[in-house]
Amino acid sequence: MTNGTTRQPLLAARDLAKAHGRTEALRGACVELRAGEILAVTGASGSGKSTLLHCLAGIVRPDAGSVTYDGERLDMLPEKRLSELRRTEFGVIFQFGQLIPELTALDNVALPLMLAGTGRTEARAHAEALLERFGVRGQEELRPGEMSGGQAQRAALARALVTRPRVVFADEPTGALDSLASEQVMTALAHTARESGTAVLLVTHDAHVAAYANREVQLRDGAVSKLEVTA
Ligand SMILES: Nc1ncnc2c1ncn2[C@@H]1O[C@H](COP(=O)(O)OP(=O)(O)OP(=O)(O)O)[C@@H](O)[C@H]1O
Repeated sequence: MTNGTTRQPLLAARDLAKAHGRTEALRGACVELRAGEILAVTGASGSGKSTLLHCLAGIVRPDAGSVTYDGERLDMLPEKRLSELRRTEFGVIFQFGQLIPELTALDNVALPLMLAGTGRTEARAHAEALLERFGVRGQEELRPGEMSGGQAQRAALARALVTRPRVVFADEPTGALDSLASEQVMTALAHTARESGTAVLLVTHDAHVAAYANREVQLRDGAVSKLEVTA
């Protein structure tokens, strides 16, 4: 099924509940994400932001409630279809980029394309163009440990975007960066969302980062407490 209109949410969570042992991380959280928008999820530490992101990205299954992606009940999909979706339609970026330390920046970015069946030469050419666009020029052959935090995170962003996902899940993507590097990562992410219609779910506790979003929802004790338009 396709989602040709931006009126219908591309991704929607309804009444999500999720417990980790005795801790109720989500208690009735509802959220909607539309194509092309950046939605910031903010809230105090422990309010359930990462758990919400994990449920929406199909990384963990909620205990109750529903997650609908492009008309499909994501929370009810078999694991095989879920992992295919995560590989082809979703991109993820976390606080520490999770680049593979043994691979160069270029090979890290090319890898998702190669896993999706693109030939090595073509994948590397595509990866190189994206790295250049994100200002990681001349660093392509460095390994993550040889790069600055900001460069490595921009490479991680390139890796998350190289397959042209419809949704990017970004969990504190600038949490380990100084303000200049944060700005560079967020500018690249916002530019891509605008240009390619990629929807971005952005978990952050940083108001400067949340300001890049079109909308913001604030979580409190596992549910949405505040919804506001920021742009
Ligand atoms: N794997 C887990 N096992 C046990 N408890 C967990 C687990 N993951 C999260 N929690 C707990 O669930 C609650 C919500 O955690 P979550 O990470 O979703 O919140 P958060 O808003 O993202 O927090 P932070 O801003 O500190 O990252 C917290 O009380 C946390 O300690």
